[in-house]
Amino acid sequence: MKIAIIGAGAMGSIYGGHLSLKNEVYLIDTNEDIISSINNNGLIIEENGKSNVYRPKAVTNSEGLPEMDLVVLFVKSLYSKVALAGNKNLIGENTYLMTLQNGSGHEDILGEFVDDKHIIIGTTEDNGAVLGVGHIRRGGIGNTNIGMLVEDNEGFLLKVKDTFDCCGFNVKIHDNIQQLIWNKLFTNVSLSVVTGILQVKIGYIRSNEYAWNMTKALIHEAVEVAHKMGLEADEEKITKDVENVSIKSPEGVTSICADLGAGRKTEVDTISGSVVRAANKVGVKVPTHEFVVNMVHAMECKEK
Ligand SMILES: NC(=O)C1=CN([C@@H]2O[C@H](COP(=O)(O)OP(=O)(O)OC[C@H]3O[C@@H](n4cnc5c(N)ncnc54)[C@H](OP(=O)(O)O)[C@@H]3O)[C@@H](O)[C@H]2O)C=CC1
Ligand SMILES: CC(C)(CO)C(=O)C(=O)O
Repeated sequence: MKIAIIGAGAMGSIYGGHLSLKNEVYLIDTNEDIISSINNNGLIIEENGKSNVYRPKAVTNSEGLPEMDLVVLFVKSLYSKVALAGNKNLIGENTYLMTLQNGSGHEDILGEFVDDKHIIIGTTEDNGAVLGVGHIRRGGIGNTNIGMLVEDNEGFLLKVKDTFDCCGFNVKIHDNIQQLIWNKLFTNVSLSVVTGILQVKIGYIRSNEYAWNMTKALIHEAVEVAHKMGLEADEEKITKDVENVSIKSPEGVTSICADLGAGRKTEVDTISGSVVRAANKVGVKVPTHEFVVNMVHAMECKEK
């Protein structure tokens, strides 16, 4: 398959590196240092206690590249639109666009570039981190959950599954992919965003009664929205799951916490902001989520 991955950070490199074993893969990133390092030294991924080197083609822009079968978006979501607009020439009539970015509602931006029949949305349970330029750690490995907004008449999801599974992924195809997306969203819109605002590690959430109260209030509002959207959401179970994340990974740092700590912009608009937009559509009040969106943006703008 001819695949372009936009964003050669932690996740783009993990998917791009592995997929390059059996596919024609182009890794696209605006960071010239990353691209020249991958082209000169290969893409180095620490995984399973080993250091493996992959050799995808790496470019700073898509000029001169052919139309792709699949374009996977792995930039932080605040750059999605600009990244797709800058690489429009990769997208032809038959090109599918896929996002596994955290948060929800990404289909709105993908829909500006292809029709609903060519949009694949989902989540990944894999995770990773950038260790250096062109040097990535593949952390936990889990399922890659994918689905479409409409019937998959062309059977493309099965092709994606075959292509990805033989390169070291574990793809699951879902009829109700929004359910999977919201299952993951509950943690990010509660625990993750509170760790960001407080600038604390994941363990603090359960060990501090006030942080835990805020987290539960955010879960409660998000569950009300999910119910109105017709999704399943068992508040007690979700609260227990989030509690377990805090207890089992006390030293973990969420990406929203890391972004704010490093003075970077965050993905809050497609995380908490997506709950606010969904709430407005279904007529539920979510004042706590509105508050945290403003709080995170206010923190992004603080002078360093
Ligand atoms: N990391 C993880 O464990 C997980 C992340 N995700 C999701 O995956 C997505 C990517 O995350 P992650 O890999 O951590 O992010 P990274 O910041 O590591 O990687 C993103 C890369 O995209 C580059 N980039 C920014 N703008 C453009 C552009 N216009 N064109 C091309 N490249 C661009 C960035 O360059 P620069 O740094 O110079 O801006 C960076 O190299 C996010 O939506 C995240 O929520 C999902 C599950 C787990
Ligand atoms: C909660 C966590 C750490 C789970 O991987 C996450 O997705 C994040 O906020 O970065």
